[in-house]
Amino acid sequence: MASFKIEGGHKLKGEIVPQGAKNEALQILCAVLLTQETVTLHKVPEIRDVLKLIDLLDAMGVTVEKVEDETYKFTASDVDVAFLETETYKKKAASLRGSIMVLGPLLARFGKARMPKPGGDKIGRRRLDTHFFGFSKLGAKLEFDAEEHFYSVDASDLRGAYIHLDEASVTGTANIIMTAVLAKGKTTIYNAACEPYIQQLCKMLNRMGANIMGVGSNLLYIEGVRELGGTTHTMLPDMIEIGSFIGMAAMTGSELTIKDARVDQLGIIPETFRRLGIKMEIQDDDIYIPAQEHYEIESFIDGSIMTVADAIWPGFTPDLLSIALVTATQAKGTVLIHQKMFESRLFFVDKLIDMGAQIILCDPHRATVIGLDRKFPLRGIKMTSPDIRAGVSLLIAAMSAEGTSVISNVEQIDRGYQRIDERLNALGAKIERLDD
Ligand SMILES: CC(=O)N[C@H]1[C@@H](OP(=O)(O)OP(=O)(O)OC[C@H]2O[C@@H](n3ccc(=O)[nH]c3=O)[C@H](O)[C@@H]2O)O[C@H](CO)[C@@H](O)[C@@H]1O
Ligand SMILES: C=C(OP(=O)(O)O)C(=O)O
Repeated sequence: MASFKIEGGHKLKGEIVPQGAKNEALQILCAVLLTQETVTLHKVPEIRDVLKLIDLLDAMGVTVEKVEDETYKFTASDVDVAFLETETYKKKAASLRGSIMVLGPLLARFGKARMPKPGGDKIGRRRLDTHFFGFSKLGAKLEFDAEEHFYSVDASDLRGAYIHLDEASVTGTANIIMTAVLAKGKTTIYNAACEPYIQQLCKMLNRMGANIMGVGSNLLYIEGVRELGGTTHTMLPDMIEIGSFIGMAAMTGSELTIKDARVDQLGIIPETFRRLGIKMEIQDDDIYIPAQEHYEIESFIDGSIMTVADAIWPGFTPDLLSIALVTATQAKGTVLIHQKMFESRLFFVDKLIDMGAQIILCDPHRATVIGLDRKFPLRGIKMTSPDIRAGVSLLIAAMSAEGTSVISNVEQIDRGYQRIDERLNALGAKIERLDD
């Protein structure tokens, strides 16, 4: 397990370019399986989860060509379906969550898909019912081996259907879309997830020859086609990384410009950080955050304590709640952080409390943060990164703290943030990577 040794108290200054979006790239990479023609992808983030998925595609027989940094070509003309039954496949597919989205394309193109229990963050229950509900509506049969935790889906004749999802699952929606584009006839998906990454997937599939209508809404109409062709696609900047940089700038009192942020695709993210008191200016497509000694959390109009809660898009993403929480620890005022989707994502606050933050964990879903308004700095400590976003929140806390901190298990952070230590050190941070 690698660690970061962080010397706190150094302000950052300069410009940072966000990486391509992790959760978009995971969908888009799976979609290359839908065609035998070449798909060229730009702004592929070279992070742990994405590299693992590329490795999985390669092992399945997809031809992978790295053209230059962050640009790859994929040709899935010779996929080895028998590989899905092997132990190597099980091991590789189980190592990340994004691999779940190979199911839809494999089912659509080869009538057969297999999946072990996927990896990803341990942040509470992460059921997959929505995915299989959609597949079965389209005519697939599911077999679940409970002992091996292995899912098998097979279909000889996929047909369009009306599908009303019980929850707007992001990866579930992506999987069902990727199956329906090659099913015969018309599919309607209601209560579909509709974040920009799903929109990007739909736009790419339409460029490949699919016929998806309603893109951007939670009601999608898909007219199945016989086959799809190649295309070129560029990932959006990672909105979770952008939110992380906004919180980091505020906590460390730094002046930071986040370049080419595609502000039009960030939804309610900038406004949510603004309500925590963080000043920012949109300059063309850059976000400029001035150095701020103090920032004050708003109250609701009636004077009651503000709540920041997650919700499906266009609400505030659950992946930024940990960042909002850590950012509030040095604000002036109080905020209730309400993590509605996941049960086990707030336990990391214990570490922030050890560092001197004032937080009351009300229950697994809710934490009240009483901002210190920089009257006392956090203190550096030793800690472990429990999940990707908690890991970055702890990194932000450590960068703002007095003294030195060590965060172990930074592989969690590397899952989703590209060379984060190097990029932040270039702006003035003092982060040393210790490999053991
Ligand atoms: C690889 C990938 O893209 N991962 C993202 C994806 O995971 P993933 O697609 O696995 O997450 P889902 O959207 O399926 O669900 C996330 C959680 O929210 C709950 N839920 C979901 C929808 C809903 O209407 N009501 C509800 O309660 C689910 O039960 C689950 O516990 O979306 C999550 C929610 O944005 C993000 O945290 C993950 O980073
Ligand atoms: C929860 C996340 O990722 P995953 O779904 O890959 O575990 C995340 O990106 O915050």
